[in-house]
Amino acid sequence: MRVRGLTKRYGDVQAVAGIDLDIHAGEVFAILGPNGAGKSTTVEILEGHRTRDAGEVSVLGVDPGSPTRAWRSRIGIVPQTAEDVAETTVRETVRHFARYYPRSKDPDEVIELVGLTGKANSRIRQLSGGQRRRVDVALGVIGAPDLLFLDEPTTGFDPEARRRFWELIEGLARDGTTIVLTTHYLDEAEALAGRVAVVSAGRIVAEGDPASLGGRATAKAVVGWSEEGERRFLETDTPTTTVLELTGRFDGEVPGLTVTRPSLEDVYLGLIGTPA
Ligand SMILES: Nc1ncnc2c1ncn2[C@@H]1O[C@H](COP(=O)(O)OP(=O)(O)OP(=O)(O)O)[C@@H](O)[C@H]1O
Repeated sequence: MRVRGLTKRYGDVQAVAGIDLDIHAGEVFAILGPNGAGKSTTVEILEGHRTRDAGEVSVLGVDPGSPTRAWRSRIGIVPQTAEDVAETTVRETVRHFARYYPRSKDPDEVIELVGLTGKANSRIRQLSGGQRRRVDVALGVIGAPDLLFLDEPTTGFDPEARRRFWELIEGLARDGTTIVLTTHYLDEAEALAGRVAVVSAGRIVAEGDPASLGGRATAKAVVGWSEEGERRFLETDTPTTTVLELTGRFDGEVPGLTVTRPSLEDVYLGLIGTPA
């Protein structure tokens, strides 16, 4: 996927102000950013669901401004708000959607993948919010897409469902599906994405792998330990040396030893200009 100089304005609001992106086949790529940053607008343009004002966009070799049926069948979408077919059951709904795709997955396997086997015969109307969201995910993957867009997929999930969802995404990525994810959960981006882009006011303000984004990997470390009944902390460029010194001083295990660097959240809040 290649994007150059993408812009989109709604009246007075410049929602996307010149975005360049390269997302490679088989990669899990996360787009982070505060509310209103332009993430959904960008993703909807890539999905062929929204027109752009300017810029070049190529997704699976096709301009999403002129989508073809064959191209659509290679793309899976989990939108931010999905219209659920409330009166049908989970199994009926997933089976129904499977018919739209030339090489769909087995509906019962997909229901199992999203952890809804026990609810397969329940009407979607009767499901909880998090369970409905899992139906949305099932409908996004039923067509065995080459490229999957997930817009805040785990909103409303309990922690266990999120972990299950992460495993599902990791499995799809292992099978070669390219995944573009927007999320407000930084731990989710860190767990899943090989690369992330931080969008603020319609522009990309940082891009890279989550472990080194914004100089994280080379930032000073904080070594913490317990001594004389209190916590001590030392900020240092050479934490290994500090730990070795402490090991000598304590003659073995250092009580309560911790070594930390800025979290992805610290770096993210710095990038979007919110005081941490
Ligand atoms: N259909 C629309 N008409 C007018 N303005 C819009 C429309 N869609 C989005 N906007 C505006 O464009 C800007 C970017 O919105 P967008 O939905 O792309 O942000 P986002 O990063 O996805 O936010 P969130 O995290 O809240 O989903 C916002 O200021 C929003 O109010």
